[in-house]
Amino acid sequence: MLPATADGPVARPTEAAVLARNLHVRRGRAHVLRNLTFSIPSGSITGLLGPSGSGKTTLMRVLMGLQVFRSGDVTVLGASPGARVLRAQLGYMTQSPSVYRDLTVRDNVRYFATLHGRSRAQADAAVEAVGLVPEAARLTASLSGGQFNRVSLACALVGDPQLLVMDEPTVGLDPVLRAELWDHFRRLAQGGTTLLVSSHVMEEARHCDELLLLREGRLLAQLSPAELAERGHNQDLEQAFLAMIQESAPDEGVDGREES
Ligand SMILES: Nc1ncnc2c1ncn2[C@@H]1O[C@H](COP(=O)(O)OP(=O)(O)OP(=O)(O)O)[C@@H](O)[C@H]1O
Repeated sequence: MLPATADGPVARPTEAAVLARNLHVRRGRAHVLRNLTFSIPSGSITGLLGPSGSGKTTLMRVLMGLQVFRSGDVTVLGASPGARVLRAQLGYMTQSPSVYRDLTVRDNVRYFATLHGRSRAQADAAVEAVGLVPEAARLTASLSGGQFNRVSLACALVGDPQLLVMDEPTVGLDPVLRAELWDHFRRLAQGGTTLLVSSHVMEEARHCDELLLLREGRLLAQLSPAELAERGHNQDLEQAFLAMIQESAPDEGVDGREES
């Protein structure tokens, strides 16, 4: 089945940007990710969805080389997470924006553009993509929370990375801006960028080609939005996800894999 998108079905890309096999992560005494096996197709939008605390940020940190994993194999753009060769190829938008509060919006994005060897014009295009042209000359410290997050997003976009990992990029945004950003993400994917986007808003799943559904550190399923609607017997993806959770055995993923 082809993945459904807002623009209609697209061909499922064959090449994998990320491959994980039996990935297991402990933080302290807790098993935070439990034997995850999945792949993320190149040039696609993959949604990482699950309740708060299900392990989304931890998984993103593994891919970025920021989180040690206990066992398993992970390949990111053909290299090991954290490999030097990946630095220029990855973009990461974290939940806590790491931008300079004492710089203007424009200067923040231009600074990150310089780090990645991009032009001022590309920096200005990133500011425009996140809808911050009216605020471009303002000090970042004076922005609202949602605007602040968008500066961070522009800084992640401006490097034009091959793999863009974003932790809840649309949180706190109004519906119009959210829709514009998803259009932008779609254009990036059409241009060959691979996007991994976390959210706990199931409605956002519709914009993705593939979904990784996490629950309590387990991969409940990897499937398209259409397949989620079918398996959860509901066009409302939130309800479909809930139905899948209820159908799965308590304390065990649908795939039945147990921790090592
Ligand atoms: N430093 C830590 N030490 C021990 N456990 C941790 C640590 N950081 C996170 N955890 C636990 O790991 C689990 C997964 O956390 P993670 O932040 O990856 O979830 P999440 O799905 O991104 O949540 P949210 O949607 O709320 O951001 C949670 O149970 C959390 O309490």
